[in-house]
Amino acid sequence: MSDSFAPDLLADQHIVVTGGGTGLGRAMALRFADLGAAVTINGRRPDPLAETVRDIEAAGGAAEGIQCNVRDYEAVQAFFEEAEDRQGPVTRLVNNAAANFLAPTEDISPNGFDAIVQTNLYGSFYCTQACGQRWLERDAEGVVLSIATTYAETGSAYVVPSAMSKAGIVAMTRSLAAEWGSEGIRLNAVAPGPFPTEGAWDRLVPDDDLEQKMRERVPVRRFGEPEELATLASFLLSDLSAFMNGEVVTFDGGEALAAGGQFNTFTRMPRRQVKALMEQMRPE
Ligand SMILES: CCCCCCCCCCC/C=C/C(=O)SCCNC(=O)CCNC(=O)[C@H](O)C(C)(C)COP(=O)(O)OP(=O)(O)OC[C@H]1O[C@@H](n2cnc3c(N)ncnc32)[C@H](O)[C@@H]1OP(=O)(O)O
Ligand SMILES: NC(=O)C1=CN([C@@H]2O[C@H](COP(=O)(O)OP(=O)(O)OC[C@H]3O[C@@H](n4cnc5c(N)ncnc54)[C@H](OP(=O)(O)O)[C@@H]3O)[C@@H](O)[C@H]2O)C=CC1
Repeated sequence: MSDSFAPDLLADQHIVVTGGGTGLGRAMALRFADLGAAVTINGRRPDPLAETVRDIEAAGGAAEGIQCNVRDYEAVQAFFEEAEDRQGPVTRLVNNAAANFLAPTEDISPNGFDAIVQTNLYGSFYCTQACGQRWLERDAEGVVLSIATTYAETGSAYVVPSAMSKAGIVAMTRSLAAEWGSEGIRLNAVAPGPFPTEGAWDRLVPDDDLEQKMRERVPVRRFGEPEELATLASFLLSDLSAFMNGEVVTFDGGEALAAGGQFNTFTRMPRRQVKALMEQMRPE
């Protein structure tokens, strides 16, 4: 994708992308490497990591993939040791790894709840703390970007553990923006709307009909493209956004806002029909 960033926008950065082997994490890792960063990605499965590293290297970038389950505190500690041994001090972190499934809340088992909350909330905390400890100790600046979701603000039916944990990530972002800002550490989040990745769609989109209805809910009438998110993330990790701290950037084609306005439903009718309806309501 062409954009107007300087080609060395992220040179001299070592960026960790959790869950960077697939979906949005992969798109971000590819773009960061293209903009000059050394990238380390993690995840539980080796194959997606190897494939993404191979693709980054084939494009001339620098990348390492290290297996890690972010639910496991000790594994996260070992991951950062290994990442820094391989590519030097980590300077940026993207908390992207996540777990989710659709389920009626009354049917979720303790293990199911843990699988989601430990991945999203605990995993993001473990990684953020590991980076913060290093940066504070070294008196180094740093940036954390966390991938939230629009329903972190509103809540959503049938994804309650995900909504709870993403809301916690937003709270962590805002809290640490205040606590660590004076030390040169910035934290922001992105709240994406729907982006058709295999990981999300396999678990969250029951059929084509619901997918089409979901598309119609988005004012711009399309889903996001992973490369668009990667562009925003590149800006947020770079010094171009140096004054931005504690923000949650909604990136959803207007979907969340449109869900809130009572009369937005008219936008799903032909405009001519809407105008006729409104015309007939005008006083004589
Ligand atoms: C209608 C159109 C909608 C359009 C969509 C728009 C998108 C909106 C925005 C969405 C915002 C957020 C999106 C995302 O986060 S997408 C990321 C999705 N990616 C992943 O989830 C990747 C990682 N996921 C996993 O690894 C697995 O899915 C899992 C979370 C299940 C964890 O796997 P693991 O192997 O660690 O664990 P188990 O398989 O052993 O399962 C653990 C317990 O969880 C229970 N479980 C699993 N699946 C379900 C289910 N579908 N319903 C209920 N319970 C489930 C499982 O039974 C285990 O519990 P028990 O041991 O008690 O049986
Ligand atoms: N796609 C969408 O519409 C939206 C996505 N998001 C967010 O975007 C991010 C990326 O999602 P997306 O790319 O769509 O989905 P993916 O399923 O492709 O990405 C999730 C990644 O996280 C990794 N992961 C899961 N559990 C763990 C774990 N315990 N330890 C380490 N890595 C783990 C997975 O790899 P592995 O299984 O190998 O561990 C996978 O690479 C997530 O934070 C998601 O909540 C937010 C809003 C909308």
